[in-house]
Amino acid sequence: MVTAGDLMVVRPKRFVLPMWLVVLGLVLRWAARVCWWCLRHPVAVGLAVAAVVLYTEYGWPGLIVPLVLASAVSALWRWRDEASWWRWCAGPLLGRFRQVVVYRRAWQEAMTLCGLAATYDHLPVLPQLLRVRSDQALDVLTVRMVRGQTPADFQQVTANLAYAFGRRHARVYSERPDTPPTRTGYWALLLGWVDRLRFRDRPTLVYLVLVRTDALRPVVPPFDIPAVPDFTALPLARREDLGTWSLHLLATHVLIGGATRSGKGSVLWSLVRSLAGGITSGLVRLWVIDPKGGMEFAMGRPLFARFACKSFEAMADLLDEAVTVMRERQTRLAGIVRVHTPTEADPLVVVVIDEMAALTAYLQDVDLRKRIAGSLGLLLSQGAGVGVLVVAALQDPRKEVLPFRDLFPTRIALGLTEAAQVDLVLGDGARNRGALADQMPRWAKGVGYVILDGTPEPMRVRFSYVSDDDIRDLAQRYPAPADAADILAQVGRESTPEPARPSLPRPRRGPLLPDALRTILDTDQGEPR
Ligand SMILES: Nc1ncnc2c1ncn2[C@@H]1O[C@H](COP(=O)(O)OP(=O)(O)OP(=O)(O)O)[C@@H](O)[C@H]1O
Repeated sequence: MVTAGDLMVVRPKRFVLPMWLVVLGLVLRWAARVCWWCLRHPVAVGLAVAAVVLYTEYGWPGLIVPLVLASAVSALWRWRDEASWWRWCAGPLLGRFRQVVVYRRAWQEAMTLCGLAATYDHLPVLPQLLRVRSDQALDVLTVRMVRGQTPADFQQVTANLAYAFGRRHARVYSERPDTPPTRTGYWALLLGWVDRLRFRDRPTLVYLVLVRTDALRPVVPPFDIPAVPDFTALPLARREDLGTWSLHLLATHVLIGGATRSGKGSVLWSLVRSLAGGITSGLVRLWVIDPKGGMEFAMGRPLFARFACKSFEAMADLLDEAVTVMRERQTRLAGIVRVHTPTEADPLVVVVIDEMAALTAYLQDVDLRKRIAGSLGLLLSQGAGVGVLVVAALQDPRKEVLPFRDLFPTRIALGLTEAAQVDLVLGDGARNRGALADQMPRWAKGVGYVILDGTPEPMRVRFSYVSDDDIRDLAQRYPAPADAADILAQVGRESTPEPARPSLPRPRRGPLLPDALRTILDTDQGEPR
């Protein structure tokens, strides 16, 4: 039995610090923190020191005069060159201000409630907000992820993050959302090295873009018509950062998915408008199929080299002829170039189809439907390289409606009716990465998501609105040449003959024969063969 005398209480010896040492330690700790903060914020410290010096030397005028001067210079700068003012002055200042006042204050709560905080060794670990950069419309937050997180973790809660910071739209990028500038001139080499450092791959970071002011709310007026269209950059839409989104049309097919009345017409007409200069010069020919009886395109008839809107037979013929042009070019260009370059003699042929499902799914004549499907399949799989392109609009992107959806390399999603349709148009995972095309508000006609080359994250844009008057004006100023429809006359032109190939020496096969025996065999009764 254990008695009270058997128990022994062992207490560790307590080490009591003198009070002056505790106070000294705290003071030193705070002093170190202040010094560290000053080192990290040299601009703020410099300004504060300058303000104190000016105030002690000159009193209030010493503060007010520099402030007024700085404001005047800033206003002048903004008036002369607003872009550079935002880039070098207002953007960094506003970003810094919003970092401290908006994002840092809500950071811990937002990260925890959006499920991005982790626990390690019984301690909470949060993603780290490194920097905020603002421009007229966006805040770009550079965030260091917690070890073990990936950008996909942020992309899954994109909408939650937007609303956590009181915004409607956000986008998460795994790489810097801006592209490195093109440097020219004396300092180009040096600046190129700096850019390389700035834009180096940093897998520990993720970029959260929050839309502060929705630049896509106002209707976008039509863009200027380039005299010679640049097929690699046709200006069609406004981006969230107020930049212009341009379509790379060369060697690609474009699919536009959007519910009824979502603004597919504005995408197609913005494209036609950007090509108008080339239509008149003969650099590009538009072959248009409008199965809605011409409701969308009949107004622009003079712009089109070929137009079919009433008979499905005529639409099938048009597609067959496009295949014939493609075949002729393949024969002519094989072995010479890999990608066709449009010229006036050999123009780019763009087959524009409004409501493609009318040809592939809803057409009741089975034979005609099969014929159309065959031609479309050929054009989509082989036409891009030889400059016979398809641009098609569609309301319902399901596989049953459009079997060759995957043959369109470039896709645009306008407002859609179901969440699943977003991935059908833009590709798997696009909705998770922020393409909320099924949640378009009613005002967002012509607003859509596009996927840029080389980046998996979708971008939100608004296409320019081309009114009926603009279309009439376009048709009057940029009609297709009179002989535009006769491109098939070229088909008869002689194709390049097969290049002569020198015959290669045949390798010896079979058992090796002695030279003397081979000479006998190679001669016929003593005469060489
Ligand atoms: N970019 C735009 N900006 C502002 N309004 C637009 C834009 N595009 C279209 N709209 C408006 O939205 C409405 C529907 O446009 P549109 O007819 O182009 O849609 P749609 O998707 O082609 O429709 P449908 O499927 O019936 O052909 C029109 O009233 C038009 O004025």
